[in-house]
This record gives sequence, C-alpha cells and structure tokens, in this order.
Amino acid sequence: MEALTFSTVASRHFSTAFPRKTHPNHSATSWTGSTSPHALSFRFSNSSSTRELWGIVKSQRVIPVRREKRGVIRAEMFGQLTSGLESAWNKLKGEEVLTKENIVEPMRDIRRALLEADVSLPVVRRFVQTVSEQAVGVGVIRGVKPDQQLVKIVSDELVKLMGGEVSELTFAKSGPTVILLAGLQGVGKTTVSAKLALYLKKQGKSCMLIAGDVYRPAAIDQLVILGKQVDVPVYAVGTDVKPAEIARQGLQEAKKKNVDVVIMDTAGRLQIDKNMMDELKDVKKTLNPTEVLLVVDAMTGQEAAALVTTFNLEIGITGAILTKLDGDSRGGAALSVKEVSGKPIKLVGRGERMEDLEPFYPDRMAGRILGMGDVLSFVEKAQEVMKQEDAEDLQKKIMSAKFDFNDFLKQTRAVARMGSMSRVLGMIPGMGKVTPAQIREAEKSLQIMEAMIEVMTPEEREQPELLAESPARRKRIAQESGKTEQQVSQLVAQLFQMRVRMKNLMGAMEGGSVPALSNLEEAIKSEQKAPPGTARRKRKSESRKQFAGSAGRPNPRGFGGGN
Ligand SMILES: Nc1nc2c(ncn2[C@@H]2O[C@H](COP(=O)(O)OP(=O)(O)OP(=O)(O)O)[C@@H](O)[C@H]2O)c(=O)[nH]1
Repeated sequence: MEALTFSTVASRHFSTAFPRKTHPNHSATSWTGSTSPHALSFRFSNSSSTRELWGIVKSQRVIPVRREKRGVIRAEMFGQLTSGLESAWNKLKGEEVLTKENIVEPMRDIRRALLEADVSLPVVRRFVQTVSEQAVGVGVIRGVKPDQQLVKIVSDELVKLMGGEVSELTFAKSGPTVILLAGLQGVGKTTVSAKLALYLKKQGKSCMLIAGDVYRPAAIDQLVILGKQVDVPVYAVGTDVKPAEIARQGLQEAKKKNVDVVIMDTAGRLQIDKNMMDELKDVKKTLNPTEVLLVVDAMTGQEAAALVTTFNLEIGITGAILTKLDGDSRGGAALSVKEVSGKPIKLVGRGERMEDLEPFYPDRMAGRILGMGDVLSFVEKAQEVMKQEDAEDLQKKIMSAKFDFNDFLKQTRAVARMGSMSRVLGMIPGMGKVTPAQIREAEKSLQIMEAMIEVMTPEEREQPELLAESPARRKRIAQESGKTEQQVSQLVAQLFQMRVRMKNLMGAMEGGSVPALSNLEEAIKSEQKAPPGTARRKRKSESRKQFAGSAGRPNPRGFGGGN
C-alpha cells in the first residue's frame, strides 16, 4: 500500500477542485476521495440555479457549498465546524441561565465539532475546559440569552486560541528584509512567493524573488512566470547551483539593487527528511533572514500544526502561512497552529489568484467560523450597558455611603477576572513602578478578604455596621474563615475607609479634578516609608472619623480591640 504523506493527500484532493494549471510538473489526477478519517467527500458538478447548494457530505453531515462567480463550487469556509457548533447553541434554547448541568450537552457538541474539524485533542480539551469554566462563572446579562452568551464566550476563546492579535510581518531595520519560505511539496510555496511579493509591492516595497527550488526545474520556470505576472524580478541561476549559493548570490544582487524585500522560494519534499532540513539550515545561515515562514496547507488539519512545531524545532521559524483556506478545509490547522507550536499564522492564502493572500486576523476568522457577527455585537453592547449600569449603581452607593461588602467582593472579583493584579496595575499609566513584591502582597490580602466576606451573612454584607458594632459577630467570622479577629476588624475598618476615600474621589471627579495616579503611587511609597506605627495611627484616626459619619454607630473602641 502506498504511504500517503500530507502533501500527496492534499495535492491529490486538491487536483480535482483546483487543477494545477501553472505547475507543469504535476499532471492533474482524477482523485476524488479523501484520506481523512471522515472519508466520503464529493462535489456536485451539475449546474444549479440556486446559489446555495447542499453539496459536500462529510462525516454524514451535509455542509453548504457556494457557487462562486467564476463557476467554481466552494465549501463555505469551515461550514462543517459552523454547523457543529450551531447544534451546541440550539441545545440552550429555552434556558434561563447557563448552569453546570445545562452546558454539559452543548460542551459535548463543541468538543465533537472541534474534533471533527481536526483540531488537535489537547487543544480541544483545553478549549472546552476554559469555555466551561467561563460559562458557569458568567453572570446573567439582562436581555442576553444563555445561548448568545455561550456564543460570545466561544468566540472570545477562539480568538485567543488563534493568537489574539494579528501577527504582522517584521521588516529589517537596515538593508533588505529577507523572507525565507519553506514547506512540503505542493503546499503552495512557489505561488505564495509571488503572492507575497505582490502583497508587499502594494505596501510600497520593492521586492525580488529568488528561485531556490533546484529539484523541480519547472518550479523555477513557474516562479519566473509568476514573477512576470506580478511584475517583480526573479533571480534564477538554474538547477546546477546549490541552494545556499543561490541564496548568497541572490542576496548580493538584491543589495546591489537596493531592494526592500527579498523572498526566497525553496524546494519542497514529500516528507521531512534530514537532507532537506540540512539544506534549509545552510540557506538560513547564508541569508540570515528576517522572517522564516513555513507554508502549510490548511487541508492537512492538525498535521499542519505538528509540521510547524517540527520545523520550528529543527530550523527555527518565525511563523506560518496557511494556504488553501478557500477549500473545504475543516479548520483544524487554523485553530491548532498557534496553540500547538507557539508560532503564529501570519498570512493566509484564500485562492489561486495572485491577490489571494491576506493577513491572518484571528477575530475575523472566529467571526467566519461562528457566522454570528450580529449576536456577538449584541452581546458586547449588552455587556457595555451592564458595565455602565453597574458603575452608575456603584456611584450612587458610594455617594450615599452605602458601599457594602457585596460591592467590595464584586470589585475584588472584577479585578481577578481581568487577570492578575500585576497585569492590571501594569496597564495603568504611572503605576509601572509598583514593585512585584507589593503586587504579590496586594493579591494575598485580596484572597484573605474574600475568605472573610464569604462567611458573612447577607445582612452583614449589606450592613457593615453590624460587624462594626458586634465583636461577637467578628469573632464568628474569624473562626469560620480561619482568620484572626484582628484581621476581621481590619477588614471592617478598611471598608469604612474605602467609603470615605471613594466618596472623596467621586467628589473630586465631579468637581473636575481627578487625583493623578502618580499621587497614588506616591501615597503607596510614603506609606511604606512611614515609621512603624504611623500608618496604623493614621488609619485608626481615619476609621474613627468614618464611623462618626456612618449610619450605625459602632463602638469606637471596637476595632482590633477584641470583644
Ligand atoms: N485554492 C487555492 N489553491 C492554491 C492556494 N495556494 C496555492 N494553490 C495551488 O496549489 C497548487 C500548488 O502550488 P505550488 O505553488 O506549485 O506549490 P509548491 O509548494 O511550490 O509545490 P512544490 O514546488 O511541488 O513543492 C497550485 O495549483 C496553486 O495554484 C490557495 O491559497 N488556494
């Protein structure tokens, strides 16, 4: 039996849908099957007046295909994954809120859909776990249904999975930027070389292509033809010179001509072999490239991700280019590459035309997978409204000195949700100089506070005065939370201090003078520098003042003073 490699599977599969017109060395085969475990794949070739055709049957699912302008019938991108995920949302119809119980079935659907899309198993596991945790912990947003909420969570996680931000190409600070392209046979390297040259030309950069595929003579002709098509010079010296030497000469020529970007096409192989890697290493050493991009075929699913990992370990790459995303790829490659290899997908090929190369936008890709742009923006708006209402609510409470332990907890948890304190503080301009030790300390005390608030009764949370007045209550909380009575007293005092500080802050904001964050930083520092006991004395007198102004009148001696 013939051993099928990634590229033979891909190129055979593709030869039916996308005959390799410009590739003289490859004759179009009549391969109609797919070697994927989900086998059965066929296309309708008959004409139909309807635009949407139900065509490709995969894994006993029917997914939509679309008739494109030029008469090519194409699958909706990741159509199967989209419909798999849809069944997850459908399971939540009629539910009021997301619970641990009612997300079990939808999560199973999501897991199945991702596995069928050929996303690697560890990636699927992590994804499902993160989404489940978030789904259960998410609060109800007024007007947003649980299925819509889950769509939003999945969307956000998909974006993260694919790297979050778009990963831009890096350009050399001086001299030509050198981009080395590598990859297995038939993945689209030669085509990508020319596409990339056109893409960069459109950005105002002058380019030069180097034909380094000496093992397939037709590849050089192919690159010369494509170079003419995009009007970019091609450096070619035939097949008798070693690729590293071609690279050296080509780079010299590019420098002479003051070219901005040099793109080198290299030979592909049917599988990774040592010679290929050694040769690539030589070329890389000669060129000292700014970018080493591995061209991978989206049709190969999670194998593409494994390949990126291998190439990265072997030769060190800076990212990947995913080709043939316009085909009926199931999405596994797009979703696995970053997570598995740690390397970003920088560009994607979405067609055979020279213009069909674009940056890889994780958010747009997630949007295409889910096909629910309207739901996402609706949920985002609702979240915004909620935040605004929450903030207004909080403001009212602060102004009327009603800020209680529930608010306190909410704020603490909001910080936790945003990520660690260190990240949050790091994002605030002017707070950069807070030391890691201070941050760790702050995080630790937040945890202690949470433990104490958690054991309070609802009344105690709403009326901190109850605790201020009753040493017995404070004692109980200390016992139940495993903290000391002194810690409980401090917490209560802190809440009243916060009331005063927040009220002052709100007053300043309303009056138009927001205290600068640098002042806050100074305050932290001066508190640290203060001789022992000063800060405590200051705190004590502040809390007394607060109690004097608060509704319930606690015993002024009650703080830290035991029963
Ligand atoms: N539909 C589609 N076809 C593509 C895309 N990229 C490349 N192709 C086609 O894939 C086939 C192979 O592309 P080549 O550029 O010859 O691949 P290669 O990696 O240089 O091949 P070798 O030199 O044999 O290693 C060609 O028919 C291309 O037109 C793409 O993004 N979408």
